[in-house]
Amino acid sequence: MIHLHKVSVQFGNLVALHPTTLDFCQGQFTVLLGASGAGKSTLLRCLNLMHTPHAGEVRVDGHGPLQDRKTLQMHRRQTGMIFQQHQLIGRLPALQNVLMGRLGYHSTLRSLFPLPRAEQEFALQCLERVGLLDKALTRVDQLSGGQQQRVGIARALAQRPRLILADEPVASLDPVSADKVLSLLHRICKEDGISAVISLHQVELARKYADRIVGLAHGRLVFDATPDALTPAQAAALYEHKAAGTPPADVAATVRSPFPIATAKEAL
Ligand SMILES: Nc1ncnc2c1ncn2[C@@H]1O[C@H](COP(=O)(O)OP(=O)(O)OP(=O)(O)O)[C@@H](O)[C@H]1O
Repeated sequence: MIHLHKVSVQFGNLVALHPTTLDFCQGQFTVLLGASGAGKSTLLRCLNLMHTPHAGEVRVDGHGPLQDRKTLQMHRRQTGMIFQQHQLIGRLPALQNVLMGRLGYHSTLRSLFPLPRAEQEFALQCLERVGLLDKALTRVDQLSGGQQQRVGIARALAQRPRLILADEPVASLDPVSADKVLSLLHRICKEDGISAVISLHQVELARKYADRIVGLAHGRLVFDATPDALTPAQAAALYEHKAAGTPPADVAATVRSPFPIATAKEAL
């Protein structure tokens, strides 16, 4: 459903993402793994052009290349974002935060006024799906971290997304809450056929929930396969080489495009 073709990102002289070609298919739950600075957020943000690639093309089925403003707007409207720090408005109730997910469907002028009852009911349904209907009128700064992230998921769902991008969504949660939040996100994506691309640092959670793991090191794709193909040694190697330079050879050797639902190749 979304295709990166030789996409690269540079910040000044730093190449954060070397030319990368990757296809993400509808309904696939993909986890990005890699050490800090490996390029996970950069890759994630290319998928809705929050980072403008230095070179290459991002193409979305049904929209074509993300070139003009209108195409990008339509793609972003159907792309839910979930962030590590939730990015909610703390003084507003959960319901108001979830309604923010609907703003892309209304003109700026219309969104200055309360949204129609049907929109409010849909936002309540989204809260119900994440188990927080009873917290609809509670300020989000009075909710726990896990509950706040569930509001973040409900807000993403309110967009009726085809794609969810989540940047370390459980990094600030304890292990039990992290598992619960990721399990919820995984279940909803599978029920609704939503594609998800999620950056994580927890290899065990990636193994448990991912259909596909994409490993990055030093801005390069170094692993692309199903979780059962990731050996403990490969997983460890992804996190062993943090200093700038060439990617670790033992990990780089594992680049592959093994399964029909996804293709991946590093563009040389
Ligand atoms: N806006 C920016 N300006 C300059 N350099 C940046 C910017 N964003 C990222 N970088 C650099 O690009 C490289 C990749 O960063 P990125 O955030 O994609 O890594 P990451 O794998 O997501 O790391 P983490 O797990 O710590 O979030 C890093 O060296 C980072 O310092």
